Amino acid sequence: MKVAFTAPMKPLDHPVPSGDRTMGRLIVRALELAGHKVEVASTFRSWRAEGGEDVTREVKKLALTHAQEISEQWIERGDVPDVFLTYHLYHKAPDWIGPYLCAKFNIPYVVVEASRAPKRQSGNWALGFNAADAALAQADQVVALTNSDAQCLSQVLSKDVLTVLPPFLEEARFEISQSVTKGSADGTIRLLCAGMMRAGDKQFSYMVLAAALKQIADLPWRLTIAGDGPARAEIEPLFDRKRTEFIGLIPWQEMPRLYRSHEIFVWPAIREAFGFVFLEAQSCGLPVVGGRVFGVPDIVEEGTSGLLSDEGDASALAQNLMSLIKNPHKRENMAAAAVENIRKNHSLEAGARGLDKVLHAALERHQFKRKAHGGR
Ligand SMILES: CC(=O)N[C@H]1[C@@H](OP(=O)(O)OP(=O)(O)OC[C@H]2O[C@@H](n3ccc(=O)[nH]c3=O)[C@H](O)[C@@H]2O)O[C@H](CO)[C@@H](O)[C@@H]1O
Ligand SMILES: O=P([O-])([O-])O[C@@H]1[C@@H](O)[C@H](O)[C@@H](O)[C@H](O)[C@@H]1O
Repeated sequence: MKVAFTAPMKPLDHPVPSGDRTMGRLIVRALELAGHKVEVASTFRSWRAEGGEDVTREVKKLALTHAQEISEQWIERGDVPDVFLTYHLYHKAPDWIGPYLCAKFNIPYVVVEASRAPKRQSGNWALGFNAADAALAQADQVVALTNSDAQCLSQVLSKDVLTVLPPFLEEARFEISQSVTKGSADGTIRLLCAGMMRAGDKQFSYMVLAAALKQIADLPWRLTIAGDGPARAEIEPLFDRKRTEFIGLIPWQEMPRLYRSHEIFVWPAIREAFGFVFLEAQSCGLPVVGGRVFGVPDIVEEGTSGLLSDEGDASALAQNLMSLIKNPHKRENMAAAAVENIRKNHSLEAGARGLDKVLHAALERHQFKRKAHGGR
């Protein structure tokens, strides 16, 4: 099929790395692997940090003007895609372009990764929330990447429209390797964490991590922190500089090498949707220590490929780190299980199969709806 694609939260060519940029790119790769032809129909970004009626109305106006331009291009070239797919839809990043074009050209509409927080129904995000809901109502298929998202979405979507598809990655890029957990010559365990230094949830994760590490100061660890951002000046002083290395923003292509040169990946995951870094770390053969938050338990096999603790509980995070730092066998077993988890449950091939099914289901449902409305 010819698939028109857009990612209103963040276009795929955005310069700052993020989990949604990574996931968006992988969705395109998976669709191509399944034999579909993907065209980025729009790089329009509807995401705004702050809501409010005026802001949302303005974004909607810009989005619809842009949608009309795309429509004219499609008419002029005489070629209309078979399906429109929007990646990552929620109140801060609603989609007006997909729904407009799908209605105008009578093509199926698919949404991958939608989240829905009913508490945003009123207040500053109300217009964005309603626009996201309207898009969901029009969608022929919606994919949730986590069970937690699916649960919220099931309040407004029927079973035949909603699919849970575990997030996936391209193992070839991350070069699955079993040969980690060797430790450094002096027995120091190398911990890695990777998170952009944004104020809010990311900064809270850094605060919890720093508090946990203070509780295990007597153990032989060193920490590497990858990531950068506006909150760096507040984050750096939280950590013991003598045993922490801030390596700044690492280009995404270099992340595999970084994961593979460490023994344990740690991230408290405050309010993470699922944390793409947990997938990447596991695929590189690292056991992970993290927070039991939203979709994280979907992608980390708790007790098998990693250890999870309650959100924000620094002492429990410290205990989990301690048990892995002290126990090389446990690290080794979990490292092997991590690789296996990704191979079995989160491969690009599995993503390609899942998305292919979803596209066909969308087409079928759309045709059924057309017939039901007397069309052909
Ligand atoms: C707070 C929150 O809800 N975050 C979500 C957000 O991603 P968010 O960008 O916040 O976080 P993620 O951990 O998912 O992804 C970070 C990405 O940035 C890359 N990186 C990081 C540091 C660096 O120096 N260089 C670099 O390339 C990592 O390799 C990874 O690919 O959307 C993702 C997809 O829905 C979810 O998994 C996250 O849970
Ligand atoms: O926009 P924001 O408030 O920082 O947080 C967002 C969550 O509200 C949303 O549910 C999730 O899907 C996004 O990836 C992002 O994490």
